[in-house]
Amino acid sequence: MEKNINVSSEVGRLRRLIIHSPDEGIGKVIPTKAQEWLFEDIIHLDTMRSKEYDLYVKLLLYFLDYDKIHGAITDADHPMNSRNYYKPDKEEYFNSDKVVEPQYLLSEILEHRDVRNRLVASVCAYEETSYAIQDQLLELPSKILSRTLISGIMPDGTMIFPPIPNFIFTRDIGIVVNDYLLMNKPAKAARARESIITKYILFNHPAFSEYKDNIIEITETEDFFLLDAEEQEKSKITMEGGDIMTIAPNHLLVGVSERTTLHAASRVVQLMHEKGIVEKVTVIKIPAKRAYMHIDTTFTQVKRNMWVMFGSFSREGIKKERHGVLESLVGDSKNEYKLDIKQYIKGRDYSDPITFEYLEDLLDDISQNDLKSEEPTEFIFSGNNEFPYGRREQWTDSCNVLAIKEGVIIGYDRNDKTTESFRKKGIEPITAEELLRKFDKGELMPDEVENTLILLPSAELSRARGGSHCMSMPLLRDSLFN
Ligand SMILES: NC(=[NH2+])NCCC[C@H](N)C(=O)O
Repeated sequence: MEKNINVSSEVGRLRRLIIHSPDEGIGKVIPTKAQEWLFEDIIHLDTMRSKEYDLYVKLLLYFLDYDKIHGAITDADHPMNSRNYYKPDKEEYFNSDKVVEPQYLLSEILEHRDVRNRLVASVCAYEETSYAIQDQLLELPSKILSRTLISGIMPDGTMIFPPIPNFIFTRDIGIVVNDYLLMNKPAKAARARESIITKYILFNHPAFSEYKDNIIEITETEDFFLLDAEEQEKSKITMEGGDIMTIAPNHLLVGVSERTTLHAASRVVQLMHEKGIVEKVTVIKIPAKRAYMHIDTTFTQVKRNMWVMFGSFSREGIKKERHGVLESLVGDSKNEYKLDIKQYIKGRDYSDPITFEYLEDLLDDISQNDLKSEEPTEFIFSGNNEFPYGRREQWTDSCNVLAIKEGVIIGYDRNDKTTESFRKKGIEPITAEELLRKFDKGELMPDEVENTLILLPSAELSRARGGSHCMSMPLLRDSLFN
């Protein structure tokens, strides 16, 4: 039987994924709420959609669902058609089962009375909505209700609860590990409703029905409830998908970061082993800082033997920090860039994990041993490691790329120094507009694209503090070992 959920690497040919197009809630963010809602700024919604995100959707459709999009663009983008092709509540919506939109899946499950009642009650309880509003919501048509539950905005324009502007970062709501679905437990209140909605979709939509027993929810244990508030703060479990990478069929990476706690990581290690999902789990501790909230903001994979990473976390970067007398007096343990990397193998004593001194050592081991690369491992550094571009470009997601297949990746157009480094390693940049033009004209077929960095316009998108890796939750990738 054909599988519809399976991910066993970061770079195998992408076949299905979940993405969410920026909804009207994003256009309601105001400056005083931006930080709490995890945006660095307010954005211009029309630009973000029609000049940036829609291009991402078109690229994905071309690569994953060619017949849906080929020949459809002129109509889809005609100003008279109000972008309805991209809107899940409209007749003209592209409705692909390869490029999947949670708002659409949600509208489908809301057709069932029982699911509708339970979900509306859960959301209203969480958002402390009045009973009267709850009743009004229950009467809305499913497509409208779905839109409202996500955006927080009623059809008459009233805001009934806050938006969830980060829902575009579908990576964070959960991760597919082989044929299991690991649900997140968000660290930030601003992302809680995303998680409630996702849970209902995964447990109730027929697309996931065969995988119901494979959904893993991580919850607190009973001891936790009796801890005092301070202890609870220290030992709570939060985990977001940007910190989890299914890097090889038998190997999972787990970041410990601003968003994913040590307690969460240790539970993931145990669960993976108990359920026999993967044998190797590597935990990578990065500094708990806003600038690198998840590990996927500091490195992602380009192909079997190629990675893009934040230079400050590299061997060179760390050695540079060590040079002075002051640094030597302070010592490595105080060097915030010195990552702590521990690998746990099923059956091996947990008190004796394998350690890696530098991130490159781990990534090289993955390329050579897990993924059987026949070529040396290569690294591309954010901003070409030039001062101060490494940090500038990491902030605008130079290290956060989505691989369509080995060597073909989508990144942002604004990270010029990183782009230049890609070019030097044989990954040629092309703008999304230009590539789409070639696809539209039939000058190039998506499957013919090799060794390419596709540059997505990003003036607005990058203000939301996430890149294409964050904006994707892969459901199905081809295996790298066929
Ligand atoms: N996987 C990621 N790196 N996601 C980025 C999420 C960005 C989002 N604004 C947040 O702070 O939550």
